[in-house]
Amino acid sequence: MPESHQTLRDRALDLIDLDRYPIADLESGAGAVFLEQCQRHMDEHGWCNLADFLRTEALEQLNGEANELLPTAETLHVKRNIYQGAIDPSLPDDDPRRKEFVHIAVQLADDQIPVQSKLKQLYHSKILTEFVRRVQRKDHLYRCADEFQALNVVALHPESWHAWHYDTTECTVTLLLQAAETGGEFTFLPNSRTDEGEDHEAVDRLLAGDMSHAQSFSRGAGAFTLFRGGYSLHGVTKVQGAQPRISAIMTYDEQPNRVIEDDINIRIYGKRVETILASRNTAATA
Ligand SMILES: O=C(O)CCC(=O)C(=O)O
Ligand SMILES: [Fe+2]
Repeated sequence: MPESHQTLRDRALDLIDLDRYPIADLESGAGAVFLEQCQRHMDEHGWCNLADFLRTEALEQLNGEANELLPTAETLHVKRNIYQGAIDPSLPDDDPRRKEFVHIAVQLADDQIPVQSKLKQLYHSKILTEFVRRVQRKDHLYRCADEFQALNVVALHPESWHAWHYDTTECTVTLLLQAAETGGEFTFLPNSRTDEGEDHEAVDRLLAGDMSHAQSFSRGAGAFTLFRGGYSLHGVTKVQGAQPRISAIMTYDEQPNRVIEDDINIRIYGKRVETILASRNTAATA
């Protein structure tokens, strides 16, 4: 291969099990067949799960990075309703869809993950973004441009869950880096809302604790799961056992410069982000 190609090579490709998941060429041969399978699954079920997406050593490296960085992360007490704030004002006060849920997560925001990390190398891969775009059948799809939300690492310690919510960006990928010993199941209602409305019956059932109609499947470390997080109510059940469950959350949006409202970011990330934004606003008005 000429040297120019070597240097241009997308380094994330070294992390992915390309024999099993040939995402480097989606136009022909095995890649095209694979893409079609993913698209079909996404159309029929609203999600697409790729087990052992990373090569074994790569998964170890990424999980190693996450474990090294997590001691610098804050423990967030996130209190929010499922819409991350935006409640339909016509709902009665006691409606479950007004309810605020709290969960505790040790979480690294995008600005706390070094650019040179393999986690970011994977997320910043043009080829991977293109693969996600094609599976989600979008004309345009970009990595979220928000300085805090774009890529996150979320650790749920034993006894913690991740409260039910819709994401603020439409297309999300969750990559499990370290599975819980038991529990910690990613659970969701695929496409529970559209731009026109919401399946209130399904949503209320889940909010009342009935998971019998929700989607969940076994995911080992290395599982790469695509779904429409902005339109599919989701969360993670209580983690049990001795070790934390760690996942990388990669977010995408149809808008190239999508940033998230300050109040939503403050609600999620708390004081640290509030201070950053406040000092910036002070500097701007000084
Ligand atoms: O950890 C997961 O698998 C999902 C987390 C999630 O939904 C989020 O961070 O928005
Ligand atoms: Fe989410």
